[in-house]
Amino acid sequence: MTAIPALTASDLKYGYGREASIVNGFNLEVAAGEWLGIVGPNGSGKSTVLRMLSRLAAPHGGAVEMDGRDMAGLDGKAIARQMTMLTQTQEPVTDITVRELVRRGRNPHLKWYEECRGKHEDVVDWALRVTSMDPLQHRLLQELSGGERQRAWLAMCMAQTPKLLLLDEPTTYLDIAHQLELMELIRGLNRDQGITVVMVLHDLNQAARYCDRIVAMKQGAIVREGSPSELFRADFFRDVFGIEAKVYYDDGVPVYLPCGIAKRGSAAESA
Ligand SMILES: Nc1ncnc2c1ncn2[C@@H]1O[C@H](COP(=O)(O)OP(=O)(O)OP(=O)(O)O)[C@@H](O)[C@H]1O
Repeated sequence: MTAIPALTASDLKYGYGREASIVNGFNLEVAAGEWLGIVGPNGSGKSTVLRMLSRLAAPHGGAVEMDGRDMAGLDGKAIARQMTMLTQTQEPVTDITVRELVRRGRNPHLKWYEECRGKHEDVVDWALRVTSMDPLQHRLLQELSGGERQRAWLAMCMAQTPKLLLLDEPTTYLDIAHQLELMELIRGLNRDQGITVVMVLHDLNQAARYCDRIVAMKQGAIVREGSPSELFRADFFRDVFGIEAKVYYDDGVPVYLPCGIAKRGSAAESA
């Protein structure tokens, strides 16, 4: 029997205002336990797709299934018990403490009359600890740096104890040590707890190091797909990103070095 994918997107379509066709015919299957990276140039539709996968945006066409069930028919709390998404920019909540924010992650697991206590507080402690936010837990969000605030939101996502974690460029505001810490944390969750990860990333070397599979988007559709070593070839960088690049291997992991903008008339413009 074939395993049911954790997430399936079938023929997704989306547009904004007069731009009616930002995403047109997007298809994707994410296996349970997989770490999938979505890459692509600015404006290629990565965030729009991620918003549809998490039901933050309703597709204008097509469907998203979670564990084989159409997400359009599921209530928000049921989805939030299974899936969480860390977006690029968060809602402007500032006048609560980090701990209070992280407690919100338990809401999908609480009955309407229940308070966040006992085992739920244990999960809050765990989420603060694994994101290194415990020393800052009593600080107000407005007193944090951009990177610390990002980690506070990640701690809230962790407190949801999701099976599926969607992240939109989660390392953008983080210094390099915290970037690696976050990627290692997610690797631990992915490997030890089998959490499925879908992550939009601009850092292609990080994508190669951590993702099992990468899909590359251009103009609202997937144009390349494969393991990092299958994808990392000169023509991939030329066609998708319009750059010339050299690829090296470090411990079996491909690493690219950008060498310049691809010449006009090269494959970049025909892809
Ligand atoms: N709220 C909006 N209103 C109008 N157009 C939008 C809106 N949000 C995104 N777009 C447009 O939709 C297209 C896809 O945007 P999206 O944010 O999904 O791309 P992206 O691949 O995530 O980009 P980036 O790498 O820059 O974050 C872009 O052309 C963008 O200008």
